[in-house]
Amino acid sequence: MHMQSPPVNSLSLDFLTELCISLEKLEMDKGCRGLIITSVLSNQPKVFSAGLDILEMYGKSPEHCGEFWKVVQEMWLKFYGSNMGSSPAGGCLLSLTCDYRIMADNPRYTIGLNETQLGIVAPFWFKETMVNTVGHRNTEVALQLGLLYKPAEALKIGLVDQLVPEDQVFTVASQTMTKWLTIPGNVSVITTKSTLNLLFSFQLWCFNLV
Ligand SMILES: CCC/C=C/C(=O)SCCNC(=O)CCNC(=O)[C@H](O)C(C)(C)COP(=O)([O-])OP(=O)([O-])OC[C@H]1O[C@@H](n2cnc3c(N)ncnc32)[C@H](O)[C@@H]1OP(=O)([O-])[O-]
Repeated sequence: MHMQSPPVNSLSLDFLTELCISLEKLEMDKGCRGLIITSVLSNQPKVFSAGLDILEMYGKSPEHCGEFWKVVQEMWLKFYGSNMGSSPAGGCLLSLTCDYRIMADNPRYTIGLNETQLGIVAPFWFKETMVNTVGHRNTEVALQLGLLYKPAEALKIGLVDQLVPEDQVFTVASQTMTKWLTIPGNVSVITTKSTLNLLFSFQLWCFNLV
């Protein structure tokens, strides 16, 4: 899936809605067993996603905000695989929801949950997804300081799984996907993935009841 929402693939309500509809269609497609998500911005190929569209969080009606947050949670529930350049905040969440993260090895790119740097709080499901990926202590430091990690640092704490030269990101992502798809039986993989996310999905469901 190619993301192309200039200038920086910020995650607006419209963009996220389209993303979730596309994912639902793929889920229903029995021929689809995996997804590589990447950015193909013509003017900005180096940005994976700038995160949530800040303009969606300011001066909007409560109804609009409700719709926006619902679709942000939908996005968390659905993802599978990724490759990327810069991924701050919601862009980092988008990649954290994937099973495997391949990042272009260029020190100009960064990834992380930098919400505190913006004076906002990363919602609990952002935080939990980070804890599940890099552990509690790394998350504690990263979220309080709103750290954005360069590729080598991100690899060191396990925020990304692999660094590759910029021009090889998609090739390596395709090779990795091919390897993952050699695991026999969709059902065992899907059930394992659901089990890993079970507690967290339940927490999110309870959160929405409150
Ligand atoms: C509370 C819940 C948790 C919150 C989660 C979040 O995700 S919060 C989000 C946290 N996200 C961040 O903190 C990301 C902040 N952004 C960045 O770090 C950088 O923009 C970059 C690294 C993504 C690209 O760097 P670069 O030098 O290649 O590009 P550039 O910097 O020149 O930007 C180009 C244009 O895009 C615009 N725009 C950018 N981001 C957003 C956005 N999120 N939204 C809307 N617009 C955005 C920017 O204003 C500019 O518009 P202009 O002036 O042309 O009309």
